[in-house]
Amino acid sequence: MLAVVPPPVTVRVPSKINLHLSVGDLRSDGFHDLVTVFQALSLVDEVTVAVTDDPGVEVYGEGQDSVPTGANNLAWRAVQALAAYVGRDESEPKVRVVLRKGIPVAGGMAGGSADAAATLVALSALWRLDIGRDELAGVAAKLGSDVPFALYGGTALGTGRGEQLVPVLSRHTFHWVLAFDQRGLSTPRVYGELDRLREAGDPPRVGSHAPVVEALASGDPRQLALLLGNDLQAAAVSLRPGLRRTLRAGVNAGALAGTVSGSGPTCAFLCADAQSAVEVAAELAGAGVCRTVRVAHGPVPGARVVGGENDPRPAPPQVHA
Ligand SMILES: C[C@@](CO)(OP(=O)(O)O)[C@H](O)COP(=O)(O)OP(=O)(O)OC[C@H]1O[C@@H](n2ccc(N)nc2=O)[C@H](O)[C@@H]1O
Ligand SMILES: Nc1ncnc2c1ncn2[C@@H]1O[C@H](COP(=O)(O)OP(=O)(O)O)[C@@H](O)[C@H]1O
Repeated sequence: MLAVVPPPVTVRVPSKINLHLSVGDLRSDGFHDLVTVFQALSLVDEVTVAVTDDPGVEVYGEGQDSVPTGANNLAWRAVQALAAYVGRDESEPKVRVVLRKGIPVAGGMAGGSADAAATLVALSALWRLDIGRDELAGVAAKLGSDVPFALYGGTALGTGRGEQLVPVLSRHTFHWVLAFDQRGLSTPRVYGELDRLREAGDPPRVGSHAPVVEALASGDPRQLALLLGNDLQAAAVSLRPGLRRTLRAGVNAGALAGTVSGSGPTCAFLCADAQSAVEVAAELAGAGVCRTVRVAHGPVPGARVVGGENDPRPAPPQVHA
């Protein structure tokens, strides 16, 4: 009898920015307690998984040469983690993973985490697993602090390492311009730099997340713009002083406010509306302060099968200025 090979499955997965990121002290396990407000953006990666006799990972698109294709790739780690969780042979799962990247690598926008989350959703469909998103989130959290958020998307409050999530009401759509830097920044290095800055002095800390949550419910970008805050920004700027210029340039170009996204170095600029975002992007692209500029909006849903019942729409446009 012929074995039926299931067709490949493609999942689209959002990037994230941190609208608010409050970093606590270093814990004994090497992580920091966080209070963060994530928003998922329309800048996406796409991940395709297929049954194969030639297992492995292929990477195309943004930063493809700096993404590992071996066992260190977060998508491959997701394949192994899910195989182990459901009791399949994890030594050599017969799966090929193709990543089409739009999210900058080591950019503070959780691209690797997004690929891991997308792989979990895609494999669940490929292997026809009866496994819900909440159960997948348990597997996701072991792969990285930001992986569960990429499963759910939307806007959410993250606590613990960032993996404990509660949805946050966000009215309307917010419009963003993203400035990609020439090179990435290592997340552990940026956390380490913050610890060093805190040992040497007392860098300012962001306040409570509550006003951010209120501004999101109001849907008013001008209110939200006053409240963007990130404790890791000082550390990212300390390691990459040129980011100061980028942040200034975005506001000079007409953005309401700018912030470093997570551990950076990508800078995210909140704009008054979609038209303003296109104008800010065009001006920032000509300012010579970054490698590439993108326009995006949020919130958008988490990892979704392309063409599945939850994906009635085509891919969101990624406007390149
Ligand atoms: C800073 C943030 C903000 O959302 O995002 P990115 O800028 O990386 O996208 C996250 O906290 C990054 O999450 P993620 O990239 O998943 O980190 P993990 O793989 O879990 O951890 C990588 C390393 O970052 C540091 N880390 C991470 C999370 C946390 N709460 N405290 C930490 O100190 C630790 O040094 C850890 O070894
Ligand atoms: N699928 C993947 N996509 C991007 N980076 C990956 C992936 N798998 C492993 N990595 C490694 O993880 C590091 C962090 O990447 P990424 O998740 O893009 O950034 P950040 O943690 O700043 O959001 C990269 O430097 C890269 O070497």
